[in-house]
Amino acid sequence: MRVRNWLFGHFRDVARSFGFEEFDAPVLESEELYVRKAGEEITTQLYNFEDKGARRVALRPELTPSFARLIMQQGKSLALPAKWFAVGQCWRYERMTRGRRREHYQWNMDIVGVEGVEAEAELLAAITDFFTRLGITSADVGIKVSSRKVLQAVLRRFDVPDDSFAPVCVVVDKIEKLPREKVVEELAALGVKEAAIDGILDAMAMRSIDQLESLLGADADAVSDLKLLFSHAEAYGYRDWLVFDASVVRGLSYYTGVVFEGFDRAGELRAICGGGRYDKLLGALGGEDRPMVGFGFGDAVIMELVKDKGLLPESLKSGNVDDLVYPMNAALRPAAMGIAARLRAAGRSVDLVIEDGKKPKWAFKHAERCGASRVVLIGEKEWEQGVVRVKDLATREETDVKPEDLC
Ligand SMILES: OCc1cccc(Br)n1
Repeated sequence: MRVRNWLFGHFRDVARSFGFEEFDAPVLESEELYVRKAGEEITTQLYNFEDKGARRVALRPELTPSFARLIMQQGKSLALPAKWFAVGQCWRYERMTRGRRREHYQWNMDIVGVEGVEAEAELLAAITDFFTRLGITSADVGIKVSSRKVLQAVLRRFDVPDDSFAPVCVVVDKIEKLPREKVVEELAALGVKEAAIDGILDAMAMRSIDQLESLLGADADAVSDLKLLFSHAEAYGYRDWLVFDASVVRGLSYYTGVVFEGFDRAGELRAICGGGRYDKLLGALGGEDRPMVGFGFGDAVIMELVKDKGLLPESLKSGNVDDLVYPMNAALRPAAMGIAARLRAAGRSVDLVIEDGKKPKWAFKHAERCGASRVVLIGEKEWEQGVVRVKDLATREETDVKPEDLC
């Protein structure tokens, strides 16, 4: 919990520094919120079941559909742009033999109502700020950026029907994970013709926006969007984190524009985070479309990176109590309770020793365990003189202090 609170504390500090409002949503939702036909892994692993009221329900595998549902419920009253964040537990049903977790926590930040890539630029700034707070640099981690409009333009060139777009994206997302022939096989199974498959794979191999421009032309949306986004990145100062990579399409079917994913440059870990623009999700859920952009940032891969790089603060090895209050005998316990109450009222975090028979040696050992900066000993002689003995654990200094001067 110390590690989780440290990590989530950074999630929340970044969200606050970007002026985002926190939301929450039920971990249990109607199954239909996640039923999508594009063959995404996240829907094939749905943790779903029938409840005692014969309702088809599911533990949420992601936060975005719940977010979209809440935005729809706000209707016209929602002031735009809306900038919301959440840190929520998400579930999937996996065979445990794969040794992967069935639950994780995910930080989400989403912006509703901004058509331009300025929304994506803000979210990428939040992600790079978060990494920086942890001590992770652009030498450790990069963010691959592209746009699904690249694939959309290529599919249109080869007359691939629009309703194949989402399933094709789900297959193309596996390009780095599957052998080429498997990707070709899955695209063919979607009815994509051989020439189109070659065109798709050639386009996905592009690694520069100049290449992209020569393929699609300077006035293509994908080109102008990405050029503007990279120039915004210069303005924020995080340009060196970004890498254009046309093969990035992300595995969620609802993305429609810019997409991005954080990766470790050593190439040892799965994607650290990911997100993108999804302008048609509200329509797909029965509402009125609004421009939306967001990302999800799970707590598992980032913790592998933090541990690999030794970035966990030493302070997490102990608790974060300020004072250990220790009566030297049971008769002095009421005095100790009064001292503890006074310190707590002043905002100090106090661990009061409430068991009899604890020796001073135990008290000092316990003080170290709970990270106390002071031990406040209530001794018979001192208490009769109206003082308590305070030991500063950093300087090892001991002083007698009147209760009213303790803080
Ligand atoms: O990243 C996909 C995902 C969804 C739910 C639970 C876990 Br663990 N992982």
